[in-house]
Amino acid sequence: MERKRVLVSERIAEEGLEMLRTELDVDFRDDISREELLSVIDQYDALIVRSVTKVNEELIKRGTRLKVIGRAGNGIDNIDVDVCTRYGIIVANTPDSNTVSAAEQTISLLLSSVRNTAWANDVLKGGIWDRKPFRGTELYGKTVGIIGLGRIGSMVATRLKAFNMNIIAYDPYIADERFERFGAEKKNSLEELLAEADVVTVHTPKTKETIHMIDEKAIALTKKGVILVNCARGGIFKETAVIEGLENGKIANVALDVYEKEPAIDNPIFKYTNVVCTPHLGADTFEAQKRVGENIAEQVLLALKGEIVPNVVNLPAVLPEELNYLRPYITLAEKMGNIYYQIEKLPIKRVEITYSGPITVNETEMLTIGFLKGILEPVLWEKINYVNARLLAAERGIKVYERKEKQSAKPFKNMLTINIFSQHHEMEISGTLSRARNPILVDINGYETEANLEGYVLMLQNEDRPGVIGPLTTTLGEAGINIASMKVARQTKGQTAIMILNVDNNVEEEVLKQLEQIDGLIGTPKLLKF
Ligand SMILES: NC(=O)c1ccc[n+]([C@@H]2O[C@H](COP(=O)([O-])OP(=O)(O)OC[C@H]3O[C@@H](n4cnc5c(N)ncnc54)[C@H](O)[C@@H]3O)[C@@H](O)[C@H]2O)c1
Ligand SMILES: O=C(O)[C@H](O)COP(=O)(O)O
Repeated sequence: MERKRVLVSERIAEEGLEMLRTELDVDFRDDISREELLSVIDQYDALIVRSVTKVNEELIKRGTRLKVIGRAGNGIDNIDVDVCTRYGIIVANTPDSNTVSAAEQTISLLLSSVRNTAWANDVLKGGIWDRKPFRGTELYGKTVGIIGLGRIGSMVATRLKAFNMNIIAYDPYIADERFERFGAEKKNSLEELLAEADVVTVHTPKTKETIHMIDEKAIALTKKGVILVNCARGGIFKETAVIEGLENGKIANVALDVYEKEPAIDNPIFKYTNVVCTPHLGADTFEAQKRVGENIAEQVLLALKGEIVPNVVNLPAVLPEELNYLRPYITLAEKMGNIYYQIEKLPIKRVEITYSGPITVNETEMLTIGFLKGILEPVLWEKINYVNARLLAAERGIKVYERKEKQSAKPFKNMLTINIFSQHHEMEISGTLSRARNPILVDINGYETEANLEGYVLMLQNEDRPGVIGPLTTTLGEAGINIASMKVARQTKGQTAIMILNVDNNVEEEVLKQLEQIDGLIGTPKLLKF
């Protein structure tokens, strides 16, 4: 089979490239121009970027083969995630891989800033021994205002606590418990934080709300001699306002890793000796880049195999431990979805999914998405994935309803019961996990059964009387088909029963026709493949 192709348009660690090369054709092109990128993107199944490559609609439209965009890093403001979702393209990033490095860079910039380290270094190396201009400020006992107490903001908080700083934070989107956990005093407004902080450091994403969050108005509210740090995203600080604050003496020091325009070359802020600057190096440590490279390679490989990818940005957020627990249930939901169009050819109007048992305390949205992916797979094949499953189901007029019941009614701890409605017909299937955590079907249209949802599954209806099963097993045996397991189920003695068999081999059309001829079998046998 032809190997899939990935284009890596920015530098990632060699370890990551090596992992990709084990399964894919890899083009590492960190010198690629925008023009060339646009003209070759249709040859690739995956694209790996960092913060420079703009993944916008123009690029996505041309990337007709693209299945996944891997962001080797954290921030995704260079990627139009909504457009990717519309085109069914997975966007995955590595949010936890470089947070320590970014937090340490924040501390490094802050210390360098309050002690004039970078400026003193330049002067000394320029041949001048002078100590007077560089008298600094201690962090001890000062107040730091952290805006955004997420992954990096909270790491900055715990590290600055060790400097005996008083920590205050503003983040309207997190629970009070998080402020307590990181020893930060909660501020209910940005204004309050700005009025009290000696140091202001931002750790939010770049959003409509945070662009130019630190502007003239915000700076006017700060203490005279405030120190400002931005190791998050360019644009959160309005640079013209910061320059004004430097000029009029309101701001004592500024530390920047990120800029409104990157690469930043002739930025007017560079001329100030009390501004310390690095060229977006927050994530640039050997450790972080190794983690980022390996992590993104792993996710891109999973995405190209149609498997569950841990850090998909355009899917519900699930913690890694929770995802590990849910993964076999997502597979179960997906395989249950696979059943319908292998049996029926009637368009679906509505599905009702009931989750029962302790699983209901979890984020079940991923299971619903898995089910929809499974149901549409026989129809849409490679076009469907976890990202676009809900969208494509909605486009096909399938309405989805979900319900949670804390207690499972059946003798299974956790169970999924799914009712699928077409115009005049309903199918009900229930599934759970076996002791080995493999997906099993336990009920179909009210018949209690037990079938492993893997390999080949043969489904038949029969009259509940002697002399039917024998010819069936003989026919299969004569065709060289081994029966791995078999369950016969009935609702009323002597009426219609069903048989579900796990078989080790494919059952050819010819054999299915022979089975159809057996006296006592009803209708056409169905062979399901998982
Ligand atoms: N300099 C670098 O190289 C580098 C490296 C890694 C990450 N980053 C950037 O650092 C920033 C933080 O990353 P993270 O992993 O901690 O993100 P995160 O999502 O874990 O945390 C962000 C926090 O900001 C809060 N927030 C959002 N909008 C806010 C607002 N208007 N006001 C106050 N708080 C708000 C959120 O509630 C969240 O708690 C991002 O911008 C990321 O891109 C930069
Ligand atoms: O968001 C991030 O991960 C950092 O800003 C690092 O970006 P980079 O991968 O371009 O260094």
